[in-house]
Amino acid sequence: MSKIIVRGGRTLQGTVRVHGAKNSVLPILAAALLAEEGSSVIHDVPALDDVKNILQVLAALGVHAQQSDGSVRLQAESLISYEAPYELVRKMRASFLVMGPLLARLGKVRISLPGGCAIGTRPIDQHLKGFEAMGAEIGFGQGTIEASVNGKLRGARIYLDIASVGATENIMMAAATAEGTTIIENAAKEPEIVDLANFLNAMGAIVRGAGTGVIRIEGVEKLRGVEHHVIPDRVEAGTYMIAAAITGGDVYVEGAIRDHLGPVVAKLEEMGVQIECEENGIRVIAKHPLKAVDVKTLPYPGYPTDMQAQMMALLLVADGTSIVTETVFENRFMHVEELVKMGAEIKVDGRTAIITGGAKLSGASVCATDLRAGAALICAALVADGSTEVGGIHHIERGYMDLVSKLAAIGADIYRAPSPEEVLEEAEKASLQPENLLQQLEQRASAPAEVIRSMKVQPTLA
Ligand SMILES: CC(=O)N[C@H]1[C@@H](OP(=O)(O)OP(=O)(O)OC[C@H]2O[C@@H](n3ccc(=O)[nH]c3=O)[C@H](O)[C@@H]2O)O[C@H](CO)[C@@H](O)[C@@H]1O
Ligand SMILES: C=C(OP(=O)(O)O)C(=O)O
Repeated sequence: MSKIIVRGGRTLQGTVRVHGAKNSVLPILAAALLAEEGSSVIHDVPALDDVKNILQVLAALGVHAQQSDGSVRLQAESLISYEAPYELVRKMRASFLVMGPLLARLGKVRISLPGGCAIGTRPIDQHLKGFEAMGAEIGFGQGTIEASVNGKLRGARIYLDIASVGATENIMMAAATAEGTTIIENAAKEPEIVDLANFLNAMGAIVRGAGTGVIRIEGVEKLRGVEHHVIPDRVEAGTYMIAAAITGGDVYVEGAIRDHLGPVVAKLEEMGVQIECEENGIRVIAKHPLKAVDVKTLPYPGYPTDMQAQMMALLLVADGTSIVTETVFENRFMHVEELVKMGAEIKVDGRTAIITGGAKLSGASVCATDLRAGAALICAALVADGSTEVGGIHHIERGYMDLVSKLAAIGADIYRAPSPEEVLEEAEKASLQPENLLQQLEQRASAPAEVIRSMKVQPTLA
């Protein structure tokens, strides 16, 4: 198993640059399915496993994609399938976002039920309610959903019981070329919704009100491919802000947008962290001790659930007791058990966690149970005594591009130790003996040899 190894105790200093937002690029790539003519060119596309995965889904549907240097050109003029393959959809929930565009383009779609994941059951009833209101007939097979519409989707007034990000996006995409007007009430207001609406509007759609609770979409005949730059990732930015604060560091997070990070900035300031917002980024300067604060996750513009685990890690070094309440997902405290292994004092009662700051953190062998849980473990490891080995890093690599090299560049003592399988695979690709590849990895400082060897690569190679 590959691992990230962190030796705690370094103060982070310098500049770290944020990539394009995972949660924007995934719906935008799905929306590229709607372009009946021309190519879409998407810029600032992060090299993430989730992006690779949605591009594979699009390829199976007949979209030609060419990637170069952080951009992707997509040609979706002739689709060849209405079926999103099970083995790809099951890997990533966001692949469900192709349902709206496929219904709009082909009037038909077959897709696996995305199922739950570590953070909660994550139903899709609000997506389906929207499609049904627009005239789609929905049937359930063995683990699959099949939907079709007689003719074109029709505009409708849709009230979401929950301001779901994914349902708002899926319905917006389906409505873009529907007959008549669609109104989404209690729509999600996240910046990623606005980014998607901007992309759709550039393609020729008429979407108004994105970023507010009511979105109005006038259906148009067809959409064309256009160029688009994805917004910076506010969760990645927030994670580096917390990494800086936890180490008592001074870090400029280039690309971070203050308006997208309001509640994170507010909570850091309440704790006593100095925040300087500049035109193209945010500087975080922290001097310990920090004050304990209470945090409650809410849909945007409330405090983001995707920043809850990292904030909990920061509260471990604050003076006093903090309370964190998770209201968006029912099971998003999986990181607690792992943080406790590192010496954290946290008690969970239902959707509330009580954190007693100031406990001494020590390096341990821990496992990322989901993406942001993994980020929280890395943050805690930065200040723990000794060495922490974080497993389950495929979760982290789903959402953080170059996390290890970015943190190393601002002073963290952090390495990615590849799994024996990865070493063998890479050696084969490069036509190298595994031993020589190990030497190269060491030279690249991706992991010191003792770390690689301690991971039992050696016996596998023998
Ligand atoms: C790819 C992407 O953008 N992922 C983000 C998106 O996920 P996602 O779009 O899946 O999250 P939603 O906003 O849909 O989910 C919010 C809540 O609504 C519930 N729900 C959702 C849909 C539905 O039909 N029925 C229902 O009950 C969910 O179980 C959850 O409790 O928003 C979440 C909430 O900010 C973030 O944590 C994820 O990082
Ligand atoms: C929960 C997240 O993502 P996803 O919806 O892709 O699982 C996240 O980004 O923290």
